Amino acid sequence: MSSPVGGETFRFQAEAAQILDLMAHSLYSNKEIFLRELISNASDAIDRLRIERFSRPETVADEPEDAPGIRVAFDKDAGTITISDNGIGMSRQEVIDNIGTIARSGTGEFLRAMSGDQRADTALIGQFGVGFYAAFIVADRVVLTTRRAGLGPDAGVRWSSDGKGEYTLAAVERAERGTTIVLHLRDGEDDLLNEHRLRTIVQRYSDHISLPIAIGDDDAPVNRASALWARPRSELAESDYHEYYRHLTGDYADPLAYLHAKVEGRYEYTLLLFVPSQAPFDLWIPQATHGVKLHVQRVFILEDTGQLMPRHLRFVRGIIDSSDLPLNVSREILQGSRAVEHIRSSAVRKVLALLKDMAKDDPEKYAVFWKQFGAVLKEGVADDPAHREDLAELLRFTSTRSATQDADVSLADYVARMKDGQDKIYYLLAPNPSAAASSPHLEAFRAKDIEVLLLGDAVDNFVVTGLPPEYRGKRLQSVAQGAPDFGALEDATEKEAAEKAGSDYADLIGRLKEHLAGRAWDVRVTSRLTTSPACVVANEADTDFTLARRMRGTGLPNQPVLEINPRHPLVERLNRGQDDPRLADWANVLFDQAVLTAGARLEEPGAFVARLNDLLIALTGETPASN
Ligand SMILES: Nc1ncnc2c1ncn2[C@@H]1O[C@H](COP(=O)(O)OP(=O)(O)OP(=O)(O)O)[C@@H](O)[C@H]1O
Repeated sequence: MSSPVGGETFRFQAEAAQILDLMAHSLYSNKEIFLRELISNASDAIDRLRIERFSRPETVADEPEDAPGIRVAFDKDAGTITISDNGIGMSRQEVIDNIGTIARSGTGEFLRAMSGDQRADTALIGQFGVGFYAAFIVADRVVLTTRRAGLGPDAGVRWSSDGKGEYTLAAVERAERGTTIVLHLRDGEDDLLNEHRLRTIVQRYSDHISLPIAIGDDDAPVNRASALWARPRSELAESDYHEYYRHLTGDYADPLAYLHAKVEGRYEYTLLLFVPSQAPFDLWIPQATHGVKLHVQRVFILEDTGQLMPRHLRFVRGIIDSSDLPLNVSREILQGSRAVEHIRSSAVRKVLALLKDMAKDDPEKYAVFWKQFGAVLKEGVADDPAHREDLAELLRFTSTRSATQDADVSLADYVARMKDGQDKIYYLLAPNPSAAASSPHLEAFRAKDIEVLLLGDAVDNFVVTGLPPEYRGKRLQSVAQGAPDFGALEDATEKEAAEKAGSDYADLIGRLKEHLAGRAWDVRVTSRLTTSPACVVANEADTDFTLARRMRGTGLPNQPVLEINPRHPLVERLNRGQDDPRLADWANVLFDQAVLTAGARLEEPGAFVARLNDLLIALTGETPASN
């Protein structure tokens, strides 16, 4: 088949050597997984060839259109097992990059998980996708021969290694494209050289591979070779779905939930969608592909980049298989396709329904989901107005009633425990959860035992602006914007006191306004505060405080209003001594303090500190140092 034409020796990267060492020792008790890994690579290689035939047909035009397949052969006398595929193969450089290097993201995690106590945990080990290196669990020498589709027969490459730190590469002739891997089994592994044994292993680990896998000289596939999602649900157990999910994603944990639906009617398609239990590392990388693979009549076509699942559901993994699209469908065609539009909206509805059921039936599981993916789902409130009502039901917040920082309050929970006479849903946008919890804006709400939702996530601005203005007939109201309005929750005596304070403080307010001209848009007495002397809020017509900061990058809204607490001793004292020559300093210090307690930034922190120190020195009776 091939003949070596010289060779060159390379050293493995350090991490690769570590992995190899692990393969040979720790993974031994689960040795059968070597075949799963190699078959999975073969299947990926065949998929990639198929994609290339559509996407860059000119490069592979000369390749024969033979039926795709994977073969596992064995030779008792030589003590070898051979796995071959007629997939895309590799060029010399690809062999160096893919087989000689382990730079994949999962490697570090793998090594960490495999150290310490877990070293012996074979169940865990079996769940990792350890890839090509699994060959060294059972082999002490591995020879891989490959030729990239589209390159000539003289572009064959032979890689071989005993897994001890070095590998050699040689150029070889290879007429057919694809990859052949020969495993020279270690002593004592003869039990694997047995058709029945290999068949059992393939059926156990690779039944879901949708390509035929033959063993020995027999061409009949030993696996079912049918796509899992094409089988009836009644035939499938939860464990089948879980196993398939792990195969599909490389995740080592089970999914949180899945849905499998065959839809018939105007359009025919199958959905097999999973919600993972952990966020993938690339969840926040904007250009990362989404986790849904489009198939047409069970043939893998392409990875979704947003046509099938909207961005706010980008955590969903799985398969969409359509019977209506052409096999040579491209991304451009997808964009204008009615079938795709239909499938997308049905998939979105079904995923939201799945989440809704999870929230209802298994709140603990939903809490896990929310922790991992809540921030992503929130993006949908602004991005997908058509589903904002459904999304509103799925949102979770922390509130002034939360015992922990876990977001576990739904809008429905909030409304259900609103106080008699309360007609608004109060929320506070804050730069982060702890700034929210200590915000002076909450004082009166706390005193009156009115719950306030605390929105400390960067994406929360869009939630607030994207939600319908009312939820179940209750308006959403920021507690840091406009004059506080407690509606029926303010009793007559409080109202009277507020009016009296307004007139008692009218003069002081006039003076403060003068001193704060250009800084505060207005100054007024408030019933919002119980312990703080002052706070800043946004004027009713302006944008919310935190929202403004996030949008404009400034510390304050355009129309900041200083509210003062008439019951605070400092404010009372200023009211009594309005002729104090230091009133301007007091006014500015009050304002700056209010800015700080809101978690905002002072434009001139130096001026604040100087004023404060002058006031402190005046209190001690000393004279300020001149500068
Ligand atoms: N049979 C094959 N044909 C073509 N390329 C292959 C084949 N086997 C491996 N490769 C290449 O080598 C790379 C590394 O393979 P390896 O199995 O170590 O990791 P992986 O398949 O990327 O990830 P994992 O198996 O952990 O999910 C593959 O991504 C692929 O590019």
